[in-house]
Amino acid sequence: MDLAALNKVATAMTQPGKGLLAADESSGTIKKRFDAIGVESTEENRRDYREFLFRTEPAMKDRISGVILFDETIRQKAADGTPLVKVIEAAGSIPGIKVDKGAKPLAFCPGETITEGLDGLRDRLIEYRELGAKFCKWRAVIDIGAGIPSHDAINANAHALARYAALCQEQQLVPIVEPEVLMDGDHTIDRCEGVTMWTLKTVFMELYYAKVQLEGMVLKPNMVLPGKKCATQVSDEEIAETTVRVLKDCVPASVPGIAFLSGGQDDVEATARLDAMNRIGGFPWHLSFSYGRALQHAPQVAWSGKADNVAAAQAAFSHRAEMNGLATLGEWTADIEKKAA
Ligand SMILES: O=P(O)(O)OC[C@H]1O[C@](O)(COP(=O)(O)O)[C@@H](O)[C@@H]1O
Repeated sequence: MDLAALNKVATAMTQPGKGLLAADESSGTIKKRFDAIGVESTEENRRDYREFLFRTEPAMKDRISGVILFDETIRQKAADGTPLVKVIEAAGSIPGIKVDKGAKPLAFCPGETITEGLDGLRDRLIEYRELGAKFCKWRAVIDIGAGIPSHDAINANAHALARYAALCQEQQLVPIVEPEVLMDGDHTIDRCEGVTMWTLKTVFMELYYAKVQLEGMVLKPNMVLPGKKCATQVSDEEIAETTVRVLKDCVPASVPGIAFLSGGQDDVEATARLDAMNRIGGFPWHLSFSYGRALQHAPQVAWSGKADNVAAAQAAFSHRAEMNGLATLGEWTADIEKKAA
């Protein structure tokens, strides 16, 4: 393993001013997104949609450090025959790949899941590296509810994340380690804080046991939020302060960068909260984004499957990428948001 090379990629992925585009929706998830805009989820529609995102200027060049792809997409060619991986590289962005096989029910733990995909992973990583991937992603899902999460769910998922991350580094690929504590439910921000802390502490312990080199990875956590159905919602500043407190307590300084997932937050809220954290500043790691919905919701609605709408959809994507890019610098404001819209 060449740790300096892994560190270079991880640092580039989370460089100030830029962040990751999570375009790795699995077949079921992209169908849900397309259903919402009345578009049939065919291979061609998925290709056309992702191709116009990857060809969006200036967003890709200026604000998107890397793109997480799904297995289908890393093998696809643009309409003119250029591999989509090359389209991403031509924009100066880094291609990566989601390698987990999804969250499946965890035995004897009702309502909880374990992310699968470790069997045969080494061989798949070798193939993805040959297809051009420089980094990988694996998402573990932790739900909060009555009596959950359980010790078993957190431990099993943390262990799987560590085994995945070690295999990635062995194969000279940067692992994005994503333990997502969901924001569904009616729990308070305090409960999310406790569960996120428990999860992150367990994940970093397992990463240590698995000999994962923290300089060569990226963490993709949730922000610490009250559940969507919680009666007590809080300010963006409180979310930022709580999230920063948890990260400082749990994430070693040798991790080069942290790229948040959006998790179902409103687009502008996801930007405002990232900005609020970067305004606090003074961290050992760069705080960036790896958004799926918060970057793609606006372009999906603008596109709605019509070729005539592609320019408007690209403008919507550029806008969100620009706003989130500013948020990584603590330079976003509600005024800029409105003026630039
Ligand atoms: O389709 P899956 O595997 O459930 O993935 C869901 C999505 O969750 C993410 O990890 C985070 O996305 P969001 O920012 O929309 O929460 C994406 O990378 C991924 O596309």
